Amino acid sequence: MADDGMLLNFALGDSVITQEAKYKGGTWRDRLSAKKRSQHQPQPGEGKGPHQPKNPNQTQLGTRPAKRQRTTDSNEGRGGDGGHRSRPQQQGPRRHPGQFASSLFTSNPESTHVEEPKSEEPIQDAKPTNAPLVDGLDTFTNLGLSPNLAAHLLTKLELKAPTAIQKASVSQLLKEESDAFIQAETGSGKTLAYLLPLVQRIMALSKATKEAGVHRDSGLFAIILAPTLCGTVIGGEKKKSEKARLRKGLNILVATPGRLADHLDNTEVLDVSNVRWLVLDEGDRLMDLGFEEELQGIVKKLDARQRPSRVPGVPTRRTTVLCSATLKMNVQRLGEISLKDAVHIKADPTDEDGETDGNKDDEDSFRVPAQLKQSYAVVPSKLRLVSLTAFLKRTFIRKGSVMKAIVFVSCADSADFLFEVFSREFGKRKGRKNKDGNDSGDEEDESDEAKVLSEREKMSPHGTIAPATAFSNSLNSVRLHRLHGSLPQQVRTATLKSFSRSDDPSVMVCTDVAARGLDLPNVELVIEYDPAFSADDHTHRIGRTARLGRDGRACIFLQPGCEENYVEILKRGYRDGGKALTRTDATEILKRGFGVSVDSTSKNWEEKTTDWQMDVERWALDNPKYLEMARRGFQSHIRAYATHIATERSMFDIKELHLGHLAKSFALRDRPGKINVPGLRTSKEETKKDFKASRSGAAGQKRKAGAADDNPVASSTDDAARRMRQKMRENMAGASEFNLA
Ligand SMILES: Nc1ncnc2c1ncn2[C@@H]1O[C@H](COP(=O)(O)OP(=O)(O)OP(=O)(O)O)[C@@H](O)[C@H]1O
Repeated sequence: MADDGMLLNFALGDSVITQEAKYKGGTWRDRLSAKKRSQHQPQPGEGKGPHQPKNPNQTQLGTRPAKRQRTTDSNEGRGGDGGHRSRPQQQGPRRHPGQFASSLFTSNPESTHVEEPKSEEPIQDAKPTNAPLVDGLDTFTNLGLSPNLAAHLLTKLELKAPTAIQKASVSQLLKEESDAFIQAETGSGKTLAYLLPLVQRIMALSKATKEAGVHRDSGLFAIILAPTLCGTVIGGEKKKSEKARLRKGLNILVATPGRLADHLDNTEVLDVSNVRWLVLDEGDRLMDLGFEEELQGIVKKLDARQRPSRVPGVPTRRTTVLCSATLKMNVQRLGEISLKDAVHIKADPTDEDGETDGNKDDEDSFRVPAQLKQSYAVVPSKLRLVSLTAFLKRTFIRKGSVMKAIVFVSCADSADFLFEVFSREFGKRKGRKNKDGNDSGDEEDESDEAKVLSEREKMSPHGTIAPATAFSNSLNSVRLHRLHGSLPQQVRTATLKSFSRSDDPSVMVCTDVAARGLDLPNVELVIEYDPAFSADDHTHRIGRTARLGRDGRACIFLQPGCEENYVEILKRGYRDGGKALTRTDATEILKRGFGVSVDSTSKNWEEKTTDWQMDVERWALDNPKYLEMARRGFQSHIRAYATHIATERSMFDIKELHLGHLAKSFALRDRPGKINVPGLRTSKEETKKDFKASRSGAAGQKRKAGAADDNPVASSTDDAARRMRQKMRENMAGASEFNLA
């Protein structure tokens, strides 16, 4: 899905990677004129108008004072200017000629945003906005559900009272037959909001047909279309077995649009003449995944094939229900395609807190459960990896503090890389001296490694679950999971099941494959290590916590500079403009995570952080497999970064990234220019290509201002985003990947 950056194969502009191209070949005149041309090209950050501050996150090597080169032999881990104590010799690094380790704590950009002064008054905890209504007045039977169904909800699912959206939706859909658009925040029970009235209606048909009742072969009455399937219906199986099940007959069908469209065209036994309810679940997602055409076709076919039913009590017209947590343009478009004279069903705010704030028609607001506590961490790119580690160390410092946390990243390669980093053994290296100063020897190390690997294999035959060594301690051992769309479907299902059912504290590092529609118990913390590709995706990601009235926390990592403007988007989700939104920074996180450790207090937080970073860097250098993973993670991260939606790209501007610093957060010491990932053009080749292009441009080719090819990064980005959606669709559409049953 969104992660699968490996598909997004567009070139990164050279301006992003190299500061000064070295021109080789051609005559000296060619070289000189190319150099002059490049000197006259605007530098990143130029031409933005006088009021726009240059992003400090971007450093121009050309203007930076020359640094003394530090080799790993003598000064590894030492800050360039007044940095840190060098490591004791016995833990010293292996020689890697030409490798330089830069300090973590120098040349980091500062935050550009002045923090608003917080009000003196203590901020009250907000009342949950997606909880079941516990006033005793609102029961399922009071809403008109049959005692039978209400008893079933109570005894089988332990559901005592409806949520606000269920109250609004059940009362509306039971009494009227108009189309409806159900809009409610994440974790508010939207599924039952449409399912309960639908089931009750179909059960009522059973009473109407006294002699025989409704059987599976009485007809198909309802179709629920969802982007992914959480139940066992169609879309995840082989088409042949689906056809066999369709032949046996069914009353409610849950399907992905792609597969239903296919069956409507090719499966004769699929009779849709009795369909009287059509539900479009997760409408925004259906449209994001590009199902518009299929949905349009499905609606037309259902209209054309509808016939009067022989079953008494079946309504004459079809009711269509569209469901979404957000109301963005594409949802409105889906409404135009599928709904006629629809009522807009929203939770009544007075149900939750007895108060309205006079702003309830603002469609863009109130998308985040009010009790969800959000924070943002301003972390420069060099400190990202250590800050995430420190954050998780602190989170799991005590048993019972947090049970489950999800870490979202932008691409599968980053998820794989972090999984390996967090499950590795700290301080263990091939052929290195151990902590007592004795030579551990290669053989011993290898047998240790084999033991660890076999333990991991026992824990997870698929290699997606491992002990989280980086943030476990003697009092609290944490399990680590990884999940992304490049894993086979059965591996995803098994991993998710393990995370969902684990009684141990657990962390899942994943891509947006887990951002929507998943109802995972006890997720108390969501970390957006890489911000989501769109604000809507962000809403869904953080919606994995604070569900059904429960507490939850979410923290997003933002880099100093333009990314800090994202805070405005975070604020927009709240009724009160985000008064409770809190800010933290890398120093605070590192102090808390590395400074106060249950294991040792002998080193200060900067030294401990540096030790940890150096250890990861050496581990990557010592192991070609992990080095390759780090490089791939780095490359895919950059590609993914370029695919933020167009309206938010000014906050996630690839040209503002400092790639050298970013490399550090992937444990890489190489300059990005040296990173060669198979299948990608090297920067040298790119330089040549760009040089040729600029020569031919100089030879008279004129480009129109504003034409798409004037901005190769932008046009390739759109292309990449399109391909990414296509990949997501391939991954999601035909898969019952989250079938936890
Ligand atoms: N009235 C209720 N009382 C208690 N639990 C409920 C109630 N209604 C639904 N649930 C449970 O809440 C969980 C979340 O429901 P659901 O997945 O429908 O939420 P949602 O609004 O669709 O969330 P999202 O938008 O994130 O997909 C489910 O486990 C469901 O069983």
